[in-house]
Amino acid sequence: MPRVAAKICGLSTPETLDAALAARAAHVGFVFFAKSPRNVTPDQARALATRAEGVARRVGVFVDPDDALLAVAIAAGLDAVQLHGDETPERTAAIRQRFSVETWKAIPVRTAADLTAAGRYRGAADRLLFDAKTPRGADLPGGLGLRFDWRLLEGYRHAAPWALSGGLDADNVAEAAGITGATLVDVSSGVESAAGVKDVDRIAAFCQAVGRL
Ligand SMILES: O=C(O)c1ccccc1NCC(=O)[C@H](O)[C@H](O)COP(=O)(O)O
Repeated sequence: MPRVAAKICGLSTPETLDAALAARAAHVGFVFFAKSPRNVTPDQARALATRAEGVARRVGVFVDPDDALLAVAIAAGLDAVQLHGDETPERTAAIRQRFSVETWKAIPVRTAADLTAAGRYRGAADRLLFDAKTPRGADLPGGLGLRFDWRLLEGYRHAAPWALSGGLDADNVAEAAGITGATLVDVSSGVESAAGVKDVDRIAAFCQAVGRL
């Protein structure tokens, strides 16, 4: 069992999904958000999820989803949902209960004050994902390659299992995991050649770097 596991997020083609699976990514992410260059339809997700079944955990990424979207997406074959919008602890807990699905909540971080929000999700989410807060008015709440000050998580007492995200790549993931103590690291644009275009060599390099930790 590796000490640190990788999640490759925003996969949308069989070739790049296969690269993540071959590189032993523990989690693969599919984005269900129309404005994202990584958006997948439920049909695309079903094909990808089938390919990954039993090999990696399949995580659907959502922004303030309604129940109809969640139902269709989960039926396509997801092991977990990642909520990346303004979902409250109550809404997060309701999704977890209604769909009986492992539920992650993204916590946008810029300053230490942002970490206090994490405690509100104790018991509501199965996992928290600390990600860089995107600028007001940005098109996307994630997947922009932005990082936050990792030292904010140094010695931080976590309310739940968690993962680190935001601006990671093969060159900086060792430093990030070393400072924060993360045992699960999530990447999207750091393994792309252009926005939404995953690169099989960068996926392999990231997973190799994580495997060395
Ligand atoms: O990636 C997207 O397009 C996206 C769209 C809407 C909500 C969340 C999104 N991504 C969430 C992720 O889990 C990303 O992997 C995370 O924000 C890190 O992205 P990056 O800094 O590009 O590695």
